[in-house]
Amino acid sequence: MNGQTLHLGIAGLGTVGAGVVRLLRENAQAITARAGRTIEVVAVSARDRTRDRGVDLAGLTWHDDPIALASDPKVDVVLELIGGAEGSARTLVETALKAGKPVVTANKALLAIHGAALATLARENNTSLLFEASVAGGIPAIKLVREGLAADNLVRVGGILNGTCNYILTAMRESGRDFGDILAEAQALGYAEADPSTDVDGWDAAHKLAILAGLAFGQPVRFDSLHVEGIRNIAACDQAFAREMGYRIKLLGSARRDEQGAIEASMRPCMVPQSAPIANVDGVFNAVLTEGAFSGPMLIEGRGAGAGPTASAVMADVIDLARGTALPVWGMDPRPEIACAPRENLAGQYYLRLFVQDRPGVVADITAALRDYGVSLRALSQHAAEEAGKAASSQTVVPLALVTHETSEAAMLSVLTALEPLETVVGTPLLMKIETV
Ligand SMILES: NC(=O)C1=CN([C@@H]2O[C@H](COP(=O)(O)OP(=O)(O)OC[C@H]3O[C@@H](n4cnc5c(N)ncnc54)[C@H](O)[C@@H]3O)[C@@H](O)[C@H]2O)C=CC1
Ligand SMILES: N[C@@H](CC=O)C(=O)O
Ligand code: NA
Repeated sequence: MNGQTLHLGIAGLGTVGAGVVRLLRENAQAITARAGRTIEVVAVSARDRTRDRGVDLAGLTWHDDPIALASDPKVDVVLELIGGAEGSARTLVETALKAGKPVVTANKALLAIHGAALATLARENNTSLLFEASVAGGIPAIKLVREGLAADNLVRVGGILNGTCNYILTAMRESGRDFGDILAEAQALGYAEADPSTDVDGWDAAHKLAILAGLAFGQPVRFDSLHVEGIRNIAACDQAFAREMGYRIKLLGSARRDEQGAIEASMRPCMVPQSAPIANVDGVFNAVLTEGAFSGPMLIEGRGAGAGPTASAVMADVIDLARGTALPVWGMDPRPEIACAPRENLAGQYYLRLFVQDRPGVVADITAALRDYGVSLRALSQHAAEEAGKAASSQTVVPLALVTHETSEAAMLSVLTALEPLETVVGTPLLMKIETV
């Protein structure tokens, strides 16, 4: 391929696909200079041929079936920008790799769930699978872990990995607005997944964490063994409690490896101290954190979603291919998948918010449950009914939040079970880990 023009076939012309076409045209000179050769789109595939995407597709071959890109002799590299762990996206990537064609994708769901098998396929067919855009949009997160920290012994990787959730949590905190309105805004800005529950229920960020952990620890982690929680249960009162207690709420991923090689990994809303650098990563921005035995702690921040940042990451991979760079998919030869340790093994300080009936004895019942499981209380706060948006009455329900000293997650789960039968505790409790980051 070297010296000659590199020809791209793009499947998916949504936010990211159209963004790639635009970036390649607007920044062609710099890209050619860095790639050492011209890069051109020659073929595309999407669902709707007539849709105006704000980019001129004249002269490009249109394939109704994206899989045809894998066998189109004009296409040197396939860009899979459709999305989804199954269906056309998966079939296209597998078909292209089997045909020995390099693939660049932004598809974190595909990589997190089928990454181990795809790596084997790429190796067997002596070709490349690159996915910088799949984690943290424009931040070079994959390159950081796979190449920049290749000589280190990483013990932790994680961060804020979903732009939509961070945008929603930031806007809720700043404006007190409702979740639903803000989600619609994030969708209009092109941040959200086709099915936004993938974002708000934590799955998208968990896919990214699994990819980072696989690269960091040299071994794909079994996706279904991660502990995953989304942000749907975060209420306005949690933002108020967090402010009052000196914290901010972030959907935070953390994967840690201990000396025996066991991996703990979770993606969940957490409380972080207001003064921590990661607490101030707001809006669509993501932050990737690493901790290495040699490099120490590191945090890099940037836009985690949207057309420009994601297209920039896709094209960085294409430039690597144009230069002839070849790397194993997971940074080293494939090793078997590993399951994460159960969440009960985690430990730390916890925030627990309950909605309780405002009557004598409620706090005693709750502290009894904490005592029974050896959990020590650090702080407790109850907000008045007015703040909870409820009129005072004999059945008034108020939010009550407590923060514990260091304890085990197993103990906190037992406390939740003990609180379940209490008729004074209403609705679903919210348990968040406090991360010092
Ligand atoms: N939007 C963002 O900020 C980011 C998105 N990604 C990932 O990039 C990929 C694409 O995302 P978006 O551009 O946001 O999605 P989108 O929904 O805007 O675009 C998807 C495109 O795929 C096409 N498509 C769907 N099914 C198809 C099929 N069977 N055959 C041919 N084309 C088909 C649609 O017509 C559309 O053009 C996904 O894997 C997503 O997770 C990654 C990082 C950031
Ligand atoms: N929906 C994702 C898009 C980027 O990966 C997000 O909001 O982060
Ligand atoms: Na990236």
